[in-house]
Amino acid sequence: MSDLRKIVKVRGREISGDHPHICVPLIGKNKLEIINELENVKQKKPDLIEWRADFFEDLDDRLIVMEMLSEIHTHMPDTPILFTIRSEKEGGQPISLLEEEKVQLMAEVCKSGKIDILDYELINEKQDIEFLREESKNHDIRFILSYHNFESTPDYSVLMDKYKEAELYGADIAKTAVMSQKLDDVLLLLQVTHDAKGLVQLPLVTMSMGNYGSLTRMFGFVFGSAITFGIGEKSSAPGQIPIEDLRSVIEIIKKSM
Ligand SMILES: O=C1C[C@@](O)(C(=O)O)C[C@@H](O)[C@@H]1O
Repeated sequence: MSDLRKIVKVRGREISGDHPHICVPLIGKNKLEIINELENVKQKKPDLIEWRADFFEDLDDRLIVMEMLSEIHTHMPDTPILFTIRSEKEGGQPISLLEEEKVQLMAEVCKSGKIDILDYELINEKQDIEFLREESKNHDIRFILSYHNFESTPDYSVLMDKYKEAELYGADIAKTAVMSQKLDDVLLLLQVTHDAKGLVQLPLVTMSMGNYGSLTRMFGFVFGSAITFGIGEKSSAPGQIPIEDLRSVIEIIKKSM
């Protein structure tokens, strides 16, 4: 099957399975904890950092959020920032903001120019997805539409439909993170990732969570997953492995292929 995927760049670097980006999440609940994480993480030189802002206790204070983003940028000026407020429904932390306040905050974060990529979930309201797609585009921010399932791996067609839906919304990247209960789940995730190359045009980020799923974090790029999440300081999902290990495995695989 021929590869249809479009080229998407973040700060001039192509997001594709040929050069998988290693992304490290920051999950501190306040400024001090995040700065501690940053101090450790920056020595490990990830390709991307994800601020999982749903963990942040001052998420309802726009000014403090903006200050925190500037702080992250100051600590790691050369590393692109992915901004995520993961919803509780999809495995995130409980937050005090209503959905409309959260969407407004995300739009302001786009306007601030302090992030490079925004993540929002496909389960959200169509009008919110379309609004954030527009806002991110207007400010040259890449837009990820994502789907998470912390219980199981859904059927092949459910996963493939997520990528197609993200494409219809005009996302830049589609992402699915699903739990593996058995090795067959890993095979299914890799198969759908591989096949999607010929059916959707946008780059994919796919992973299985859990112990078996950690395999996909190491070699999912061979099948077309463009970003893999690893531990810099603390893990944000089951089955993530330390960035040092991820980097070594990826290098070995790339050398041997
Ligand atoms: O969506 C993802 C992927 C993830 O859930 C994982 O399984 O590595 C980790 C999250 O921090 C991130 O937002």
